[in-house]
Amino acid sequence: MMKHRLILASGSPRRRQLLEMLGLSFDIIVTNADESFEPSLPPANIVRELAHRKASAAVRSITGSDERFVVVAADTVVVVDGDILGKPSTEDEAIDMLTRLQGRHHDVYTGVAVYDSTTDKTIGASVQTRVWMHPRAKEWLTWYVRTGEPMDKAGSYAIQGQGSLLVERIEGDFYNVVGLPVGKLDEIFTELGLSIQSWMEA
Ligand SMILES: Cc1cn([C@H]2C[C@H](O)[C@@H](COP(=O)(O)OP(=O)(O)OP(=O)(O)O)O2)c(=O)[nH]c1=O
Repeated sequence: MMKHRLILASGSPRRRQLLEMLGLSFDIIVTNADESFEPSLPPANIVRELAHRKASAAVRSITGSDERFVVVAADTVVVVDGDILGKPSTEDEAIDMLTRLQGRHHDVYTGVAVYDSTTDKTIGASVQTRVWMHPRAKEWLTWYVRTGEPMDKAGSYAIQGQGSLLVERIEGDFYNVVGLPVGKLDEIFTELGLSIQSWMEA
């Protein structure tokens, strides 16, 4: 199977770390895709569309080179009572989000898009994981927000960090909550006729 360049279209250190965890060799392109969306659409469609936009923006920035490449992009949101929570803009907003999320369950949706320049084809998917959180007092949430960890995370927590202290249980893919459902990614590669193993370092 022909090996081409693998590109992660993401500025998220978590997504980079997940591809590193798999032992893949890849490059990073950080794009400036429009991340606005129509909040009345189903969240699964929103994250798929945003992942698609990030992948397309990366593809546009590479086009012109005659080298073959594959682009991976993703987008993560938290959904509670039908409201979509992205990354908080301020510490107060982070505290408000966590106040809503504590003591109950919510859903995390990650959309992923994979583009292959050989076929000029993109396949997208979205994955949902349900997360149940312990109840926590305002003081605890304020402490957590002050750690700084929530500020660049959808829903204002990191399941893979000190935010793990909030988590009672999950149903679904843990890696989807961190920002990239790697099992689904492997399936998409297969659907595109690609083998993810071909990017694994020997
Ligand atoms: C819920 C949750 C989200 N997150 C992160 C994953 C994503 O990086 C971020 C959601 O923001 P995104 O807009 O999906 O991604 P990003 O802006 O960080 O990076 P890029 O668009 O360049 O790919 O929240 C965690 O790290 N842990 C968690 O538990």
